This record gives sequence, structure tokens and C-alpha cells, in this order.
Amino acid sequence: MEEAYALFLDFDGTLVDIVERPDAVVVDPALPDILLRLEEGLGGALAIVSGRPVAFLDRQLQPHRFDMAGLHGLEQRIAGNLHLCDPEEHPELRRMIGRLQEVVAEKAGVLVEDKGCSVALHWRLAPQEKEFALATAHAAVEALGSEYRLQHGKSVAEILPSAAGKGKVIERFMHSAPYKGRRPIFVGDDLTDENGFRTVNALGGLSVRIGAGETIAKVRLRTPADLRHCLSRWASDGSLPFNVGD
Ligand SMILES: O=P(O)(O)OC[C@H]1O[C@H](O[C@H]2O[C@H](CO)[C@@H](O)[C@H](O)[C@H]2O)[C@H](O)[C@@H](O)[C@@H]1O
Repeated sequence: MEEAYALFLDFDGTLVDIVERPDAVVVDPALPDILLRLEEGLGGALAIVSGRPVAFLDRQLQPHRFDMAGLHGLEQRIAGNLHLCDPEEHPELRRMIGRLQEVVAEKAGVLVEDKGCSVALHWRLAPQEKEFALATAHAAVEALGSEYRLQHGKSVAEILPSAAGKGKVIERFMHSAPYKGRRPIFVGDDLTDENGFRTVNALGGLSVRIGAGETIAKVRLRTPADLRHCLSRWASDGSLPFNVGD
């Protein structure tokens, strides 16, 4: 297997299909072992980079424990060393999440996903409530001030600490062993991943976008199933599945 790469993989919409509810994702049973084989072949330089908390991702990918950037980089496990985000350090956000749950209680199909140090407002089940959800999220961020920002995604608006971002956290991984000195590859599907694409493009790496939509990624794959097929081939015969160019 080619050892000179560092592989960063988004989760929702990339490794798994998008489904109607955040708690209903289904992981292909073969995926954790494929990722483990890839991680071994890459000398440990494989990390999941997601808006989800590390604890959620660990449950989905059990029995293995991969390196991770969770909550858009607020949480990290680099070379096995775990740093989690403490919700108690975000008392204003915690109060705001309580208020959001009250406001949204009357809107059928709008979901509040409490992730501890961030919160997502989902309207996939109630597309007619998109404007309401966006306005609510904007008002909440404005009330919280500049320490927090809004992250738009697929039928979702997330409120998260301003310091979080996939580009920044990929840079952090690239300064640490075993990632340092390798060529980064980042695969993602969403607006939040464009940040990560910018970082790997600037580092001379390879950006891969899953699905449709405007992007600065260099390569496109159609679906998470196509990606899983590529990863499985890479894990078995060692041949890099993407056209990496020069
Ligand atoms: O960075 P990612 O791993 O791509 O996570 C981004 C957000 O994904 C989840 O929401 C999205 O997937 C849901 C399940 O398929 C879907 O119902 C929702 O409409 C999508 O926006 C997740 O719930 C968020 O917490 C993640 O930040």
C-alpha cells in the first residue's frame, strides 16, 4: 500500500448515506474493518473528520477506535490521544439550547440535536419550516455573540464555537505524527467540508467531493456506496483509487 498519504474522511453523506433523522444512520457492517485495514496500511494516518461528537462516531464504528476530529474539530483523537469538549465550558450555549428546545417544541418535524458543545437545528422532516429554523438559528447566534458562529449544511443549521472548523483541524493533524510529511486526502460531501478541501488543496493534497453541488474539490464521486467500494479496493490491493494527478 502507498504509505505517503494521510486520509481524512467525513462521516454523514460520505461514509454513510443521508437519512431522514440524525439518529437513524446505518453503517455498512463491512466499513469498520475496511477502515482498520486502511489505517494499518497508511501507518495510522487515517482520521474521521465530522460534525458529530467523537462518542457518537466511536459507537458507529465499533469495535475499532479511529483518530477523529469531532464537532467540526472541537474534539480530537490524534495518534490515540483524546481531547474532548466540556459542555460546562459553554454555559451560555447550554442555556440557549434549552430555549431552542422550547421554541421548536411546537414545530412538528424540526429537530434540535444537542451535541454538548454545539447544537444543530434540522428541518429535513419539515422542509416548510426551513425559513423558521434558519431565522431561529440566526437569532440564537446573534444573541450568543462572536464566540459562536453558524454552520450551514444539508437541511441543517448548526451553532458552534467560532474556533471550530474542518480546515483548521486538518492542518493541526498535518503537524502531528503520523500525519506530518504525508500528502493529505480529504473526502466530504457538504458545505462544511469545503473548508477542509481548501486546506488540503493548499497543502498540495487531494480533495474528493461526494455527490452534486458546487465545490472546490478536485475529484467527484457519486455516492457513499461508490466511496466505500473505492476504499475497500484500496484496502485490499493497495492501489490508490482516486486520480491523484501530480
Ligand atoms: O460532518 P459530517 O459527518 O458530514 O456531519 C454533518 C452533520 O451530519 C448530520 O446531519 C446530516 O445527516 C443526517 C443523517 O443522515 C440528516 O438527517 C441531516 O439532514 C444532515 O444534515 C448530523 O446530524 C449533524 O450533527 C452533523 O453535524
